[in-house]
Amino acid sequence: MLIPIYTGRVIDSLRTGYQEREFLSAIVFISVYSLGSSLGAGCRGGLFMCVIGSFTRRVKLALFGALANQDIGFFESVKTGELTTRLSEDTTRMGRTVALNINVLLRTLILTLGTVGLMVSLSWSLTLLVLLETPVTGLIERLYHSYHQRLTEEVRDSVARANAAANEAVSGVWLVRSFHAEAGEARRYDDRLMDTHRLKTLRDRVRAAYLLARRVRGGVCLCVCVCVCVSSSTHPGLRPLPSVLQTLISIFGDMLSSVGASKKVFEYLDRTPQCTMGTLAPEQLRGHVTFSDLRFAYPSQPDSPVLQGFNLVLKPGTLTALVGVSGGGKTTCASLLQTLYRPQHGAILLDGHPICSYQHHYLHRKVSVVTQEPVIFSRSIRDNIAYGLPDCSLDDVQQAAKKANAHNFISQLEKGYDTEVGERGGLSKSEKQRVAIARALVRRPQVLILDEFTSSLDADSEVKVLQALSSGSAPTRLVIAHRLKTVEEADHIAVIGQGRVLEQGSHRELMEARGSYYQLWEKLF
Ligand SMILES: Nc1ncnc2c1ncn2[C@@H]1O[C@H](COP(=O)(O)OP(=O)(O)OP(=O)(O)O)[C@@H](O)[C@H]1O
Repeated sequence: MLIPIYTGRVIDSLRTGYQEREFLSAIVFISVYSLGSSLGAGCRGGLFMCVIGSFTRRVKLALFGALANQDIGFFESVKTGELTTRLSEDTTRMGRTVALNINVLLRTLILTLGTVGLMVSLSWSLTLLVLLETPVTGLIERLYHSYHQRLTEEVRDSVARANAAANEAVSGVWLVRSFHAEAGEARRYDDRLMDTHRLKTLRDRVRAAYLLARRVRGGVCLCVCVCVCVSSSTHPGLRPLPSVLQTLISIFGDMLSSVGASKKVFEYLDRTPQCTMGTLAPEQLRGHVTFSDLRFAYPSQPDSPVLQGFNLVLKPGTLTALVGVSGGGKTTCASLLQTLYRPQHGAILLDGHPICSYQHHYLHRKVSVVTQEPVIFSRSIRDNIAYGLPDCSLDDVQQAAKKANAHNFISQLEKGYDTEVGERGGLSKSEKQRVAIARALVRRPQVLILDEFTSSLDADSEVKVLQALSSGSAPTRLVIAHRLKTVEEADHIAVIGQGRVLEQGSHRELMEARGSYYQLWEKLF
C-alpha cells in the first residue's frame, strides 16, 4: 500500500532537484516495507498451503463417508467413474480454489481499503475518476464468470464420462479381450476424450477473449488516468487502486465459480440416504424372519414391481430354499433382507421388529450374506474373512474357514492366511466363494443368506459346507439354489413366481402336489 507513495516521493525528489535526505529516507522505507511485505506474503502463502492440504483431506473423507452411506439405488443411478472423479478431482480443485482465493481475497481486501483511504487523503477527485473503472470491470467479470462456470461444469461432467468409459473397460478387460473389442473400447474412450477436448478448447477461447478485454480496459483506463495526472500534476501513487479492485472483483467472481463447481460435491455431502436404521440391538436374537405383504419395485423401474403381495416366514434354525424361474425375484428378496433397498409396501420383520429398526452394525453382524459373485478385496485372506470385524482373532477366522471348507487350500499357500489376494487375481472362483462363505460365517450370524453359493463349488465342497452349516446351533438359512442336493435337503421350500410365493412345503409335499414346483423340477433339475 505504502510502497507506491514512497516511489512517488523518489520521483518527486528527482524531478524537483535531488535532495539526498529525502531520497535516501524514501529508499529506506521502500526497502523496509518491501521486506515486511515479502515476509508477510511468504508466511501467508505457506500457511494457506498447509490449510489447503488438510482441508482437501477432510473434504475427501467427508465425501467418502457420505457416499459409503448411500443406498444401493443411488449407486445404480450414478456411474462409478463420476463418483471417483468427484472424489479425486473435484474435491482437490475445490480445496485449492477456495483456500487460495480466500488467501488472495483477504490480502486484496485489506490492500483495497488501505489504498482507497490513502488515495482519498491525496485527491478525492482523482480517486473518483479511478473508481469509475470499477463498473466496467464488474460487468466484464460477471459476463465471463457466468459463461465460464457453465463451461467448467460441462468439462467436469465430460471428464467424468471419459473416466467412466475407461473404468468400465478396465474392470471388464477379460470380456473386452475375449470378444476382441479393444479397438471398439478405445474408440468409445476417444469419443469421450474428444468431447472433453472440444469443451476445453471452447473454454480456453472464452478465457482468451476475457483476458484481451481485461487488457484493453486496463490500457484505456491507464491512458485516461495518466492524462488527468499530467494535466493536474497529481501524484502518480494513485495507480495501484484499479489493479487491486480488479483483483478483488476477479477473485469474487472466481470464488463464486469455484463454489458453483463444488455444487456436486456438496450435493453428495448433503444427500440423506433413503434407508436410515434404528437403535435396536437385543442381546438374544432368535432369527425369526417374516416377509409380510411386500411390494417392491427397483428405483430405476418404479412402475414394474418385482414383488407384489409377497409373504414368507423363515423359522429359526431352519433351512428354507427359494426356487423359481430366472428373474423371478429371488435375489431381490435377499437384497431386501439385507436392507439394501426398502419395500414400497409391507415389512420385513426380524423377531417381530421391522429390520430397519435394528442398529445398522448389529443387523449386519446378525444377518450375513454370501452373494452370487463373491467380492474379494485387495488385502490378506485373513483380512478378507475378518472384513469389518477389527477385533476378530485368527482362531475365529480359522474356525470359519474350516466350516467353509477353505482351511485346507489356505494352509497350503506359502503365507497361509496372510497371503495377499487381489480384487481379481490370486484365487480361483471356487476358492473365492469359500473365502466369502467363511466371511459370512465368522460373524456367527443368526440369519444366513446364501445366494447361489454352490454355483462354483464342487460336489464335495457343497456337501461339506452344507453339513457344517446344519451342525450345532445352526442359524436361520435362506438358500437360493438351483442344485438338486441343496433344495432337496431344505426343511422348507418356497416357489416364487409373478412376484409372490406360488407354493410352499417340503420337497415330498410339493412333488406330490404336482404344481409349479413339480413343473420347475422337471424343467430345471
Ligand atoms: N438393480 C436392478 N434394477 C432394476 N431391475 C432389477 C435390478 N436387479 C434385478 N432387477 C430385475 O428384477 C427382476 C428380478 O431379479 P432377481 O435378480 O431378483 O431375480 P432372480 O430370481 O434372483 O434371478 P436369477 O435366478 O437369474 O438370479 C428381474 O426382472 C431383473 O431384471
